[in-house]
This record gives sequence, C-alpha cells and structure tokens, in this order.
Amino acid sequence: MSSSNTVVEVIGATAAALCLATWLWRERNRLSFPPGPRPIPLLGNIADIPVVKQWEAYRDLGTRYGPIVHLQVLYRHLVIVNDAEVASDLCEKRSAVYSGRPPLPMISDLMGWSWNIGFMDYGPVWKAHRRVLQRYFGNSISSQHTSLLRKNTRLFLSDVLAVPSKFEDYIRRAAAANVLTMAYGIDIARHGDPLVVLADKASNSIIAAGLPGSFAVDWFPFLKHVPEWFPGAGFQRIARESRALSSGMKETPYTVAKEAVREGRAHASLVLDSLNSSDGDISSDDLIKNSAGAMYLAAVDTITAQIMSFIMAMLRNSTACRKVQEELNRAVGDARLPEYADRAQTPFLDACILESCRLYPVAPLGVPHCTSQDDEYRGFRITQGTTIIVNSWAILRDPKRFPDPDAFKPERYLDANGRLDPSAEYPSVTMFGWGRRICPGRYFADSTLWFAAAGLLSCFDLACELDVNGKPIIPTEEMHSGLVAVPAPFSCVITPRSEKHAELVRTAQDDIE
Ligand code: HEM
Repeated sequence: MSSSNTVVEVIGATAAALCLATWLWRERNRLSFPPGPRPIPLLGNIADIPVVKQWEAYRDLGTRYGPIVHLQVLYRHLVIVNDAEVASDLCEKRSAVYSGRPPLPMISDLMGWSWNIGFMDYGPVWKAHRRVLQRYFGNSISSQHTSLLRKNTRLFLSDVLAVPSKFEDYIRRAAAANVLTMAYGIDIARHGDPLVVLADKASNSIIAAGLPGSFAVDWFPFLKHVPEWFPGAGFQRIARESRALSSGMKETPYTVAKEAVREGRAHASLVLDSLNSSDGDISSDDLIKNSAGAMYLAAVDTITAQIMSFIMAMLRNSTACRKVQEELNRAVGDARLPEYADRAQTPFLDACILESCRLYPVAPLGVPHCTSQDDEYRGFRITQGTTIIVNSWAILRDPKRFPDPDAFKPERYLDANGRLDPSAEYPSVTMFGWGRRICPGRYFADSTLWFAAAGLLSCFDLACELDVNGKPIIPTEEMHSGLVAVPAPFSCVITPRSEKHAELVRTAQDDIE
C-alpha cells in the first residue's frame, strides 16, 4: 500500500471521528431538561423555590410535572426527585456521578463548616473522612454502643421522672452524651456541660442559617467578598459568629480527648480508636478531628427531632400507644427496665417507630447531592453541577408504596403473626439518604430510637395536656422547616405508670455500668 493511500485513510478516519463526535455532541445537547415550570428570563425559577414546607411544595411540583422535575435558578440547575425508583437509579446505581454536594458558599466558605464531611464534595478528601467513620460505625450496632445507649437512657428516664415537663431537654442531653462519648470518650456533666453548650451553640448557628439557598450569597457567590459594614451584608456578621463556633466545636473537644489519651485515661471512642490505628490514612490528626466533630452536628438534632416525632405520634394515636405498653408488659414486665435483647419481642413498638419515621422524617429532603459530570436519564439531560434534591417525605407518602399514606398504620410492617415482615417496605430505605453518602450513623440512630421509646413507654404514661374545657390538646402534625425538620412545639403530660415503675427508674442509676 502506498504512503499516499495511508494519508488519505488517516484523514478519512479523522474526519469520520470528528463527524461522529459532532453528531454525538449535537444529540446530547438536543436532549431536553426534565419537565418543570417555565423559567422567567435571567432569574429562572427563583419564584418556584419554596421557603417553607419545601417537601410539600416539591411534591406538588411532582404531581404536575412527574417524578423528576427540573428548575433553574440563575446559572444553577436543580432536579427534584419525588420517586424512590428514580432516586435509586440516580443516587445508587449511578453513584459515581451523583455523590457530590453542591457548593455551599454561606455554610462552607463563610461560616467555616467546610471541614464537615456532610458538606464536602465527593472526592479523595471526602473518601478519607468517610473511611474513618465507616471503620468506626461498621455495618451493625456494636455491644459497646448498646451499653452506652443503655446507660444514657437510664439517666434520661431518671431526669424525666424528676422534671417531666423538660422531656425535650433530656432527650437532647442524652443524644449529646451519646455522641460526645462515642466521638471523644468524654463523659459529660449531667447539666450545663460546657462542651454541650458550645456544640449546641455551634449547631444552632448552622440550623438558624436554614436550608442551603436561604441566603442570597448561595445564589450570588460574588457576595462573599462584600464587607460586613456594607449595607445589607448582615449575613457576614452571622457568618463570622458561626465561624468562631465552628472552629471551637472542632478544636475544643478534640483537645480534651487527646489530653485524656496522653494521660492514659481515655475511654473507647472514635478518637482513641483512630489514633491507635496502624493505618496511617486514618490516624491523621485532621481526619480524626473533623470526623469526630461532624458527628455532633449530624446526630444530636436528628435524633432529638425523631424521638420527639415518635412522642407526637404516640399522643396522636393513643390506641397504638397502649398496645405498645401491653407488648412491653409481656416482654419486659415491671420488675426491670428494657434491655436491648428485648427488642426481638417488641415488633409492634418497632412498627410504631417505623411509622413515625415514615410520616415525620426529620430530613424530609435528605441532604442535596450534586452531579460530577453530564448525564442522560430517561431521555433527559442532567448537566454537571446539577443539585439533586430527593424528596424523602414525598417518597414516604407515595400511595403506591404505602397505601393510605397519611394514616398511622404500624400494621403495614407486620406479618400475619404480628412479627416484623422482612418483605415490607421500610422507611429506612430513604430516610437515611442514598448511595455512597448514606448516613453512616444509621444503625446507631435506629437503636437509639428503640432504647428511648422502649424506656419511656415501659415506665411512663404519655397523655395530651387538657385545655380549659378539659379536652385533650392533640399535637398537630406540623413540622418546622430547616436543615432538620422538627415537630412544632407540643406539650405532653408524662407520669410514671405505677409507683413500682417510678422506683425502678430511681434505682436504675445504681445499675449503670
Ligand atoms: C434519626 C437520625 C438520623 C437521620 C434521619 C439521619 C439522616 C441522614 C441523611 C438523610 C443524611 C444524608 C445522606 C445523603 O446525602 O444521601 C445523613 C448523613 C450523615 N449522617 Fe445521619 N442521620 C441520623 C443520625 C445520625 C447519627 C446518629 C450519626 C452519627 C453519630 C450520623 C452521621 C451522619 C454523617 C457523618 C453524615 C454525612 C455523610 C456524608 O456526607 O458522607 N447521622 N444522615
């Protein structure tokens, strides 16, 4: 073959490849975005972004446009997913592309929370942090964690016995005690521990910032550079205050924990465990500090709100509540407090917990994911950098998955013999998130809910407060929006089920290991 033929062939092949690439590029760009409300010039769908009860507004968009809805705000694309199958297709089956986090100029850059794994984009830094947490939590609940839960539940019950009206504070205190011991091996003071005060202030500052997108700077990142004194730049003051708290929350408990390690008096914890690891990728100071610090923010508000939702559900469904107590009478009796081993005998309690998580998920929109490259799904174009919001709340009320979805029906998780039915659809499928970003603390959270619910209902009666006419004030189902959705404040009258139960709670403290 002559060399001129070869040149022609090379040119021909190159031209064909170029044509093919151009055709593919055109095809890709011919794909349209998923359906959604018509954007207005320049600002796009800014008026369609809800500011309260976002999960309901996004569900309504889904009813109009289908399970996958596209919105565009300025240059940012958002995809709202209201369907479990689509969420799994994208965030699980295509997790290599859908595991990022959108940029969070206010929370990460200005408020200084970029060290927190929950806000990190997908990549090697995130992976390194995730390994630390995954190694510590594993894929089940450890006996070390159940004895921690046992201890703090007993303290919680005795606090409730002393001042029942402050039950929410005590739920929060128990959650904080669990996390600070797990993360740092620190035993906190019964009341007003300075580390808890600091961590609460820090997490409140971030919760007060609301959902990502609540500040203009989230949409116009150049505002990051506006000085604090500039009119309208109040967000810079909020950011400065939160920055100081964020740094305190990361550094202070870690310093205390490391001192205890140095002096040989440290309890088992993520810090101790990771420092002792022979794996150099895990024992780095920054990795451990950041991973331990992230746990408080991720765990305390979520757990507190989910237990509050359970109590709210019990007040709204007193027949189910009584049935749980009858089950606990049979499984535990009145001569001792519940132990984790009793869980196998309390399927109805588990079903009630599941149903309260389904109806009142505390992360109704999960945490947004973000795409790391362009993708095509069901013939639609999803571009790189699109924010993916999975509407867990809508999925958990999808009538195809949960018939009669607005009703409290614990029976939906039980088989004909009253045992938990492994083939039932459980809310854990969506309430802990998706794919590579799924909540690493989910097994611990699940056990925490059981301990709190079993302890409370085994020893106490819950009742609605009465109004001036003697009618019970039944809590509404209202949940307040935010990074974590919390039930609207409600009152609950808590009384010991009998003097024997009260005595059990009083003496339980002596039984703490
Ligand atoms: C009822 C309690 C809880 C709920 C409903 C919950 C829910 C969630 C959800 C929805 C996510 C986002 C997942 C995603 O991006 O798809 C998440 C992430 C996370 N959770 Fe939980 N969580 C709970 C308790 C806990 C606990 C007890 C811990 C640890 C002690 C924890 C640690 C984390 C961490 C570190 C992340 C960030 C993971 C990452 O970005 O890779 N969570 N959780």
